[in-house]
Amino acid sequence: MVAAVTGAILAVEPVANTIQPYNVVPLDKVPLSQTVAALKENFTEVLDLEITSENFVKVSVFTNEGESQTIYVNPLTAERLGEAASQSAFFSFITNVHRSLFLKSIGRAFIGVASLLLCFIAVTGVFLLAQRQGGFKNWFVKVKESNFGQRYHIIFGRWFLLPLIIVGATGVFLSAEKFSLLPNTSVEHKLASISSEILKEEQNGKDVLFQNITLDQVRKITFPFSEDPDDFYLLELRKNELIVHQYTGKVLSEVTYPFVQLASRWSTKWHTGQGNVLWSIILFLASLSLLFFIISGFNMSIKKRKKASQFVQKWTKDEAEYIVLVGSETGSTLIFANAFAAALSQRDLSVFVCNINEYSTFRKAIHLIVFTATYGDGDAPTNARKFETLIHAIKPNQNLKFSVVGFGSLLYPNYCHFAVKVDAMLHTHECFFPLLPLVKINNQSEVAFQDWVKKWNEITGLGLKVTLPFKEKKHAEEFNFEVIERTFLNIDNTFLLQLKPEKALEFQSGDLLAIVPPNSDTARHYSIAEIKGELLLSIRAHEKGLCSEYLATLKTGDTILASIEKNKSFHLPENTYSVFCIANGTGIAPFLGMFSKNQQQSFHLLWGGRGKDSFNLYKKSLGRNVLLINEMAKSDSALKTYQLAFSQNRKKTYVQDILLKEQVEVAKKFKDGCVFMICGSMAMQQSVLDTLETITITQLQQPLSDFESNGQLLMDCY
Ligand SMILES: Cc1cc2nc3c(=O)[nH]c(=O)nc-3n(C[C@H](O)[C@H](O)[C@H](O)COP(=O)(O)O)c2cc1C
Repeated sequence: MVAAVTGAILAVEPVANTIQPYNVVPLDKVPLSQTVAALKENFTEVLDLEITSENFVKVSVFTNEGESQTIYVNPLTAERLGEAASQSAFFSFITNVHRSLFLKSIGRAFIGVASLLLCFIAVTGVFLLAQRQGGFKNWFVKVKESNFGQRYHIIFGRWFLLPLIIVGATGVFLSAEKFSLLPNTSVEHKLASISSEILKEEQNGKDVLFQNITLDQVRKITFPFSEDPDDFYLLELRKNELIVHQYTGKVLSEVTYPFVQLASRWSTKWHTGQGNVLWSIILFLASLSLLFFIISGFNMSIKKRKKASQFVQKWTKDEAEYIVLVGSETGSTLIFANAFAAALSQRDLSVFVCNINEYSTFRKAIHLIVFTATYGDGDAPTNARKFETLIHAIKPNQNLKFSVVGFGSLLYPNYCHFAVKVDAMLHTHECFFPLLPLVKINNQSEVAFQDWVKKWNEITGLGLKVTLPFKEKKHAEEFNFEVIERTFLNIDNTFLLQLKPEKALEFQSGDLLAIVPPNSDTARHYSIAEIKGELLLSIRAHEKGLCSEYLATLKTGDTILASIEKNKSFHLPENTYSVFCIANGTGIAPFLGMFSKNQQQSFHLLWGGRGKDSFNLYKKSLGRNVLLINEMAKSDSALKTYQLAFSQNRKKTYVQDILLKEQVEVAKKFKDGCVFMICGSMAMQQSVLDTLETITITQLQQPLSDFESNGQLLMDCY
């Protein structure tokens, strides 16, 4: 971190230097002879001339007044441009910290090792990133991760990993050089004997040579110490070094720089950005990104460790009857697996949790439960890659019942693909018998997971209570809400509850109201319709529903205590002109609020319920200028329309049937950028998603995930 911060500061120095006004002529246009002649004319004595990395001409001279000066000059006229100051105290301090942390050799060694590790992490990072993105060809495709740390690890990584590899490698080189770990690179000249006799025709030899060297080839020139022919010019050029007779221009010795010295010069340039503003800016950004990588990487790795360390194994693999196999890359699937195992363990049922790659024989096992995520492009997570080989190689001691739960994300075209593969392999295996069909869980949905637990409980009769640790959210502040109206139960045991907050609160349709009923410590969540600053909830009274029963007894004027939870991912998108709402049952609630707004957006609602009477409850709240329409095509001409699907009519119809029937229109809406919002039961969501996927693939030859990652598919199901 210290090196990253100081590196970012030091990257500013070359920029500050380069913008000084000393670069007055292109150096490749200036012959050395001209500069040397001009210098000799303007100054009593010239000691040396140096071309800085910013292409400034810096000279050490004695002026006619006998004053010693180090200054920048115009190479054509030797006119003084400014004084050459040495590095500022501030940058010199920062450089020191950057190089050695003020710890001299120990610090230097430490920084050298850190550079080596940086190189290693950055190179492996390139491959990991390519793997995550589904190959190098997808290096720049849209990033789907929503977790902040992971998302920006990828976004910054694809821009800055390469510069960081260069920074790391050059840093290692420079450290190795300081510790003399590289071959000796000092240049040794073997001087031919210098004749003090100068022939007439040789008088101007030096000028001829200097005319052929332009300043861009020069790094440094040391002038002869005196007029004695024994003293010579030392020319340090880009690739070689010359010793030149000061009168005849004869090259008395020439040495080509060894590769290591050239490499060292390049390393300094690439590492510091000297003389190159663009590269300095890249180095600056790369240093800042490194800081981000360190902090977010550290944070993620701590989180992963925390996730991993929640379940303490009490039984060995050969003692346990329940085997939980986990395929997880970033650890969230492990949370579900551990919580499930903890619930079994609490009931004193012997359970063993392990990575899928640790699959083996399990002597007493009866149940195999596989929880697995999917990675890359529908591939196995790292700790599950060996499954295919193992399942064929290891024969179980006895028959086992199995259930597979796939964790994935609908943002990816191959949704839960690896879980599907595992499920298929177990199905075809002679020793495994399915207990439950495969269940896919989108975006680590707790609701979908608990739904699976319920099914698992029904079939095993175990009645497990699985508590997920990470869902213990901080309780939001509670406020009083006054009951304005409660409707009677309709034919579906459903009612509307209109509430008014006692003080002005900020919320909108799609947010959730969390209510903790009396005699309970768990909050229930209801989707809110916001209508003129008030809340409208649609509630189904369940027979043993503690909260819904409590709410069903409320009277006008009563107050309840509840808190509002923001649900940003289900807010009405502002930048779209057309919204298609799909709901069943009480899932209509947020849409009632959205329809009541006076926007210029076009709305179409497709609602599924038991029958016409079920819908009457909502009709009034939907608003007056909302038209019932039977074909989606017509919905384009009116701003607010709705369409109904009844499951208890003679001809049973579900929302997905209507979608399929009108698939051409639905596809057109997707293509035109319409946003689809789904609210209601998980079962409805699953069927609707399957149908929409079929439609986008057949009509538009695009997976649904393309539209989800575009923000055209929003869901809030329970
Ligand atoms: C790089 C990457 C690739 C993914 N690829 C897929 C995929 O192809 N299919 C899918 O359903 N989910 C995919 N996912 C989503 C994960 O499977 C999902 O977020 C899962 O809950 C992560 O579980 P874990 O934390 O246990 O690894 C991918 C996630 C990432 C980060």
